[in-house]
Amino acid sequence: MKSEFGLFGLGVMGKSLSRNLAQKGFKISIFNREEKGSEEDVAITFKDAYKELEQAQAFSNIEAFVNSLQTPRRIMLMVNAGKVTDLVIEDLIPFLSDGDILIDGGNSNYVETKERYDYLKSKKIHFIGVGVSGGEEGALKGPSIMPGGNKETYHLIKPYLESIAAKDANGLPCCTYIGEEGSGHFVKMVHNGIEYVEMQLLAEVYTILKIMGHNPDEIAAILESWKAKADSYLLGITIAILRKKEGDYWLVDKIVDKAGNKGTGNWTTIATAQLGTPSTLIASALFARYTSFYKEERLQASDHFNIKPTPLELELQDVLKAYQFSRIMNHYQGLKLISEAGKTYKWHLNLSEIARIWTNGCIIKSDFMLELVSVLKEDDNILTHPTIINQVRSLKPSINKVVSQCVLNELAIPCLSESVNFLNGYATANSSANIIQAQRDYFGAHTYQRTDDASGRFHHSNW
Ligand SMILES: O=C(O)[C@H](O)[C@@H](O)[C@H](O)[C@H](O)COP(=O)(O)O
Repeated sequence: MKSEFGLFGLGVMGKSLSRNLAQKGFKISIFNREEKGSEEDVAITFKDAYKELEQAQAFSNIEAFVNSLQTPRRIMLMVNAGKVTDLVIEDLIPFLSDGDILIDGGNSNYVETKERYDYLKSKKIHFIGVGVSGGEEGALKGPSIMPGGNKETYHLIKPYLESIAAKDANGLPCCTYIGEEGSGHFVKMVHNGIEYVEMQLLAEVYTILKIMGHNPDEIAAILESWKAKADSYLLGITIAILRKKEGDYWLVDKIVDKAGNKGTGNWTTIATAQLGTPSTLIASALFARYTSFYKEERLQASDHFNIKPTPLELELQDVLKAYQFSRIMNHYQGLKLISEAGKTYKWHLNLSEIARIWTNGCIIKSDFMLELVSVLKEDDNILTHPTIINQVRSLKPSINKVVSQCVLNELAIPCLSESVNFLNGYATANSSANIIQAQRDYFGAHTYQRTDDASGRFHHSNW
């Protein structure tokens, strides 16, 4: 019997999604290339390792894999983003028929997704770019899924994606049609941008609590006590990470402080600059990773500039409130970027629905996200919502205290400090941008608008 769904690429996510699909009772075919120099057939070995894959068909030959599928074929690619995705598509095309559907579930760049969509359309092949979040465990037990592309095509794959997806508090799938073109991958990219900041904020909190004299176990206990006010998946894993020991040592103290990245934070920063939206926290989190990579230079600079952070006098409550404040600014900036992209690319995005599918299965799932689902029903801009405004007002004194104390004690807290800088600027009615306009007009005759000219006409002065 022909399979109804094909999974191409049995890496970490591909394996978990295959098992998830099979556990939901779907008849699937799985494919993986043979590894050079290895006799082992990866797909067959994997199939034989799991009971739920008994009915699955396993292949290392592309033609046989494609022919094992019902038409129109539904093939989900779980391969590395970029060139590999294009090479795989070229390998598949000769065996595909008009109306077949290729689904890219990798962390692909949304611009490339649009290009692949148009290219395959010219070959009568449908293409859907799907953001999948949740890591290895999420993909197996239920990820958050962000599909973008043609809506009619989405309906041909909806039953598969919605049944493997995580379920929200009302039992609804954390999978929803995002919009046209690369909108699904764009929303996943920004999900990762928000993820970068959430991770950086927890790293900065760890730094502060460490300088306050707490060891990893004590920091874990403090974060545990924050669950009542600020629970999230990332808070939970950070607690587990801090408690992980190797013999008498905490594993975290053995990990080299050089943060890697695979590109989505970089793309988000490029997109936010191109779309003219100030996602300053995402940029700060990305650049904090880049700075961490200069380990040798940092060791030198620490001597040259004698940056020796000193113990901090802070209330734990203030550190918690500072963390909560920055998380609000992080989510505001990420959602603002998505809202602006939706307008610019005419994707008609539903931000409340996007927050809903981020309430479970994904890396940034949190209690705050649950709150945002209803807040975003009223306005795309969460900083205009009375509940959020009151929260920000009550948390602000703490972030002011924490950031100023940290700066005075020479602690690097790029995201905590940027979050208060951002709101101070965002909430300043009369900013200093008039100076920028004057300087631009002085050296480049770039003109400026005047407060005493309601027409909004641009003026130039002979300085
Ligand atoms: O939502 C997810 O499941 C993760 O975000 C996933 O996509 C992946 O782990 C990131 O791409 C890691 O990104 P970096 O390697 O850039 O940290």
